[in-house]
Amino acid sequence: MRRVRSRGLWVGYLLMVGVCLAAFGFYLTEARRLVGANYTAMVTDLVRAQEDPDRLRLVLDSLLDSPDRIHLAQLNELIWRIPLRIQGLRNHLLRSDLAPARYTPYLEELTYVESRLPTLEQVIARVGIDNQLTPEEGRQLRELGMELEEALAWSYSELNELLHRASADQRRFMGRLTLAVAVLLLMLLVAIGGVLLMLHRLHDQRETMRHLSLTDQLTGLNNRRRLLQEAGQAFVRGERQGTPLALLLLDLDHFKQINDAYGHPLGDEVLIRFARLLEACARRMDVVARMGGEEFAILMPDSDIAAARRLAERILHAVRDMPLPSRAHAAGLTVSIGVAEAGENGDFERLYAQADRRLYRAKAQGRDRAEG
Ligand SMILES: Nc1nc2c(ncn2[C@@H]2O[C@H](COP(=O)(O)OP(=O)(O)OP(=O)(O)O)[C@@H](O)[C@H]2O)c(=O)[nH]1
Repeated sequence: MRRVRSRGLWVGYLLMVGVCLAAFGFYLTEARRLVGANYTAMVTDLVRAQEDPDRLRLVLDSLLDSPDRIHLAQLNELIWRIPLRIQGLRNHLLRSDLAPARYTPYLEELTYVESRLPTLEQVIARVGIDNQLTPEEGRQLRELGMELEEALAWSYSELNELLHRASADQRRFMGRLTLAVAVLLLMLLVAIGGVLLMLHRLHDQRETMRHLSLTDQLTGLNNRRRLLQEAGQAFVRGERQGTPLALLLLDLDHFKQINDAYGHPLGDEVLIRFARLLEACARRMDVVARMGGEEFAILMPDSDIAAARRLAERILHAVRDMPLPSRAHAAGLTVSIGVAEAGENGDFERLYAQADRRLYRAKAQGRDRAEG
């Protein structure tokens, strides 16, 4: 259950990494789109407008050469178009995030151009009456044309420069912002990953502690506490399902002599071998435990006394044939066993006491036997 929860945490974390990456991808795309969009329209209009001063000079030159209807019409069209372009640029600039101080001088110059256009209009209106240019009108047209062309060319070129600089600043800023967002995101993911890793380690440590607290250190078998836990659950299951439950209590015979004759470490080795033998003889569903010293127990769920006796007999034979560590080769090892089955409405204490009494009887009757 806990493993599932821990796996769920990791799956959740990976999902979050995915969501963060998707969000970051979306942010990058949007940032690129917005950075480009803000100035692109303005630059496009400005590039178009920059054609106007050249066109004005060309048309005026042609008009001064031959003041015919075509050139007059071209000039009229320019006089109509130039204010529209200026107004368009003015709107763009006022809506932009540029500081007004940066573009105001150029806008003022363009406003001046707008204010001079009616004068130009009046002069060509006079010319249009008879398609004739007096020397005075010619001089006026030339001077006014040059003045407007220079003012337009200068303003547009300075604005163009300004937009390029602003666009470059914006790109640099977005670059830094993107880097900051990426670093923050990474830090967030690393921090969350670290916390998850810590939780995972804590969980593992708790599992290890729990395992150790329920395990006999020498043999690796379940300890008394674990057997009691398992017995409690087995009684509940047995009662619910109406199945029998048996217990074997096993005590090595004259184990003290082995310790005394060959030393405590060899005695430990014998205990470990005996533990492995019990595990080999019992079923997977049986709970094999070391109760302490040289006393062991096997809890047999779903088993009656006959099955427990059969297991006890198998163990008696196996122990007699169990090879002992080389120095104790000559010594024989036997075990006494008390066998009991839980009665109706019984509890583990009663079952244990009965098995213990029978173990005592087996000892009293000469050892190397099972009673029950
Ligand atoms: N090597 C080793 N010996 C242990 C351990 N725990 C208990 N013993 C020894 O087990 C022996 C038990 O001795 P007794 O209670 O007299 O029992 P016994 O000699 O087996 O005699 P019976 O049970 O009457 O057949 C003692 O010598 C304990 O020191 C252990 O973890 N390792």
